[in-house]
Amino acid sequence: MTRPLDHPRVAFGRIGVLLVNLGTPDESSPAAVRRYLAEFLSDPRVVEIPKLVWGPILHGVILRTRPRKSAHAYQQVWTDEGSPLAAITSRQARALRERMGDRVIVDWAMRYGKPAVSDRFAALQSQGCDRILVAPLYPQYSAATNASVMDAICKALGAMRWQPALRTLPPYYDDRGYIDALARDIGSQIGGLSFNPEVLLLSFHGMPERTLQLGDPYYCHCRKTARLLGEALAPQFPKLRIDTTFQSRFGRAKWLEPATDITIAEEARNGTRRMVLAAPGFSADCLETLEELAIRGRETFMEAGGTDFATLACLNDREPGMIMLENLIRRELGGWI
Ligand SMILES: C=CC1=C(C)c2cc3[nH]c(cc4nc(cc5[nH]c(cc1n2)c(C)c5CCC(=O)O)C(CCC(=O)O)=C4C)c(C)c3C=C
Ligand SMILES: [Fe+2]
Ligand SMILES: [Fe+2]
Repeated sequence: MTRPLDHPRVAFGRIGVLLVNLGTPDESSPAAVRRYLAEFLSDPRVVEIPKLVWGPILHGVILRTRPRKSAHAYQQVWTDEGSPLAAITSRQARALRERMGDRVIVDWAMRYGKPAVSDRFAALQSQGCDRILVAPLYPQYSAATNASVMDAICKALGAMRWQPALRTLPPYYDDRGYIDALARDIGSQIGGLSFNPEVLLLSFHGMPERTLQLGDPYYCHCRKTARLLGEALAPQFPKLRIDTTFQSRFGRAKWLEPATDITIAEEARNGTRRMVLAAPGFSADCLETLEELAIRGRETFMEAGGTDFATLACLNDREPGMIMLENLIRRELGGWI
């Protein structure tokens, strides 16, 4: 009788969920910010300029000047747990783990910096996950964010013999659970303010306008989120004016408009005195919400004549956001659990 061949122990039969967000530096020093920016801005999904043209600009200009400026911004929002984006994403993963129980292994990763997508994806596989749901935490799809995450996953798959079955969380910009979570959370935060805002700006991260002509659905996703959210908030705040803007312009190309910073100044100059900002496209507070909106946005508004200003927190790991995330994840795991 021939004995079957043996092989090393291989774990299998588990289900994994990998939450992924953009990425952030390890430290707020100019050197660490430079490492992060070099990785981020070398991604052809993020800067769609031919490498021969972009390479000299990135290394000759951007990486010589921007790290110091950005490090200064990071230093203003840095916490005892490190970068807010990483700390909050880690807490979201922990909260989701508690909600999902033992049937799934929940982990988190950053597309740029650490923990790296390739490392955490491989770690799930080596713990026996032969079915993995990758969940980029971007409600609105863009090639710069969602497609870039999948590029990194595909690269990791390339190094695997026994590849796991793969699912990805679709963009959820118009999902009822997402809109309801935002409406409830924004509504209760506005209710807790010490002033009555005249206008609510919904600020989304910007993108080069050209990406819209190239077929990126990002702009339309943002507009639809804003419309649905406006409709959901209207019964509670019938007099509140709601406007949509795009922030964080980078480089010389034309970006999506209207720009958040310009709109903030114009509103104040045109007589608006009380303004509130929310950033529904960000799953977690980060440099873009805590520094660009909450600090610089306030300065812009006050200098232009405003009197009351607040930037609302993102959904982060609080109850409305976690209920939404658990429901999205459970739905996408249908048939697996
Ligand atoms: C070409 C430049 C950029 C594109 C395109 C872009 C798209 C994009 N970004 C986010 C989300 C985040 N971006 C964040 C920081 C950040 N973004 C850019 C540039 C582009 N983003 C830079 C250079 C930086 C770093 C900071 C700086 O130097 O200004 C962050 C915050 C990261 C953190 O550490 O807190 C997020 C989140 C989305 C959703 C998006 C496209 C839709
Ligand atoms: Fe960005
Ligand atoms: Fe459209």
